[in-house]
Amino acid sequence: MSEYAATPREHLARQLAEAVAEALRADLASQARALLVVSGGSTPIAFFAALASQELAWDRVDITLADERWVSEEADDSNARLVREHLLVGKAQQARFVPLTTDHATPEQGVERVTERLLQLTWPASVVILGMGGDGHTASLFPDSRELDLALATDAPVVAVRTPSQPQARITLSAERLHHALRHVLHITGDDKRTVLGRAMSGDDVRELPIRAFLSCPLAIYWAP
Ligand SMILES: O=C(O)[C@H](O)[C@@H](O)[C@H](O)[C@H](O)COP(=O)(O)O
Repeated sequence: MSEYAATPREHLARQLAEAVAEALRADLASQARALLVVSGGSTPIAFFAALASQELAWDRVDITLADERWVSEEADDSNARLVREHLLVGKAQQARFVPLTTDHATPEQGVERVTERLLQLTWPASVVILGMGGDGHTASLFPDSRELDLALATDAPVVAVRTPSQPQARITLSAERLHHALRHVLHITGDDKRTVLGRAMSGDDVRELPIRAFLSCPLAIYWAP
């Protein structure tokens, strides 16, 4: 498809990919390795494809997730699977992916192993890319997560979360760990999310709309209709 035929969402994905690649290149000029934290869901797919074709020293890039469902990597709703299929392709195949799941039966049992993995990475991350749901959640910081207060307050890197509105148990980077980055991006599309973001910006209660925990990171907002 020519550049002029691309949709606003495709343009947005390409612009975000260029900005993230530039950030990684800049950090790799002075660091041995650089860390990229991405979100799952449907929004990032076009961005992953655009980023995968960027020229950079991918063999010095680590990629992990903001959060994950506690499912096998083969499951349709696995964020790891999404990353492997859409981002770890082409030039980006050489990046090292660090998943947030283990063979343990529950995320509570897996937290320690995942913590060890994450602490070996290069912090602060170069870029943390957040998504957002219609309920104002980001990563797996949902308004109805039982562990929301813990995930907002702890200095542990990851938290196992149980969320009545969600079918699966999850594991999420804590707010503190998600803050531990040189750059933060919110990547969202559609009028509904723009409305939610507007609400988030006009109030302070983080438990009501957890995205509020990141509004002053500063946060670069990539939005398209
Ligand atoms: O689903 C996930 O893995 C993430 O936990 C979640 O925070 C996501 O970024 C938002 O739910 C937006 O998802 P969509 O892009 O599918 O709207």
